[in-house]
Amino acid sequence: MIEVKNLHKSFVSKKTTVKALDGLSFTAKDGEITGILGPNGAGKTTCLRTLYGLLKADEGSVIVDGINVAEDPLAVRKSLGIFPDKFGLYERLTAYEQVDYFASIHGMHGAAKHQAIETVFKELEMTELAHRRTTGFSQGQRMKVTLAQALVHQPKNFVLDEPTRGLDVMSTRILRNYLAAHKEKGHCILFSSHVMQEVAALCDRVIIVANGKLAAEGTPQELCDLAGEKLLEDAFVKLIGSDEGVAA
Ligand SMILES: Nc1ncnc2c1ncn2[C@@H]1O[C@H](COP(=O)(O)OP(=O)(O)OP(=O)(O)O)[C@@H](O)[C@H]1O
Repeated sequence: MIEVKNLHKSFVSKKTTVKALDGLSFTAKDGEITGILGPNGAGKTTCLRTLYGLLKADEGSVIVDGINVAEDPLAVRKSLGIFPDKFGLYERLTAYEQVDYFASIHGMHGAAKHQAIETVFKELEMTELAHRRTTGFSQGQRMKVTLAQALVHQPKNFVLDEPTRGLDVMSTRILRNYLAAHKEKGHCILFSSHVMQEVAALCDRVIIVANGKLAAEGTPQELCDLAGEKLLEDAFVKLIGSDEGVAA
């Protein structure tokens, strides 16, 4: 379970201060898929980066399975599968070697590690990429390798920043099925997205963030009901554009 409590984060440059997070709070529960939706610049990536310890909050806290990220980031990292907004691959390694490297970092070894790598390649349907060097990989192939390295250790909690960007329809469906299967096994899955259809189809709860704050939260249906709209996209526009019926 991931609890985000009253997060504040500002970025100060020479002349300006940008308040990226302004008291954001929400909870992502085990056995559920929680989606973060928000317009460009709303604070989604800043929230996720704070959550996995890459940024330090000015105020507030993130608690993962009872552990405060600021107090014990390494312990929290063990239970997180992180798919970040920016990533790079070791171009000299094959996809298998890349995922193997991350599995080793997570303390896996021997037959169990080999089995875990085989499983994640199979589940993400990327076996044919395993023994190719990643140099020259397409955007979608890079995404898949990065997802595999994030999830190979079967983390309890998944934190994914726009995980379907650049994926084709088939790959998106594979990932959706993968997330849905892991939710059923009790994993806590938190991801940000701009794709309404995906969020509506996949998420048990949706967190709508605007201007670094919680604008509204609920099931996709609850958000539609709250906004008096049939489609999540229309509800989203209404909820971020008006204070009426907005929770925060
Ligand atoms: N390192 C940084 N330095 C300065 N400003 C930053 C930095 N990171 C984020 N910001 C600013 O903080 C605000 C929130 O950015 P963030 O990337 O969290 O938004 P987002 O919701 O993920 O947006 P998008 O949907 O466009 O990816 C924006 O105004 C952004 O310009």
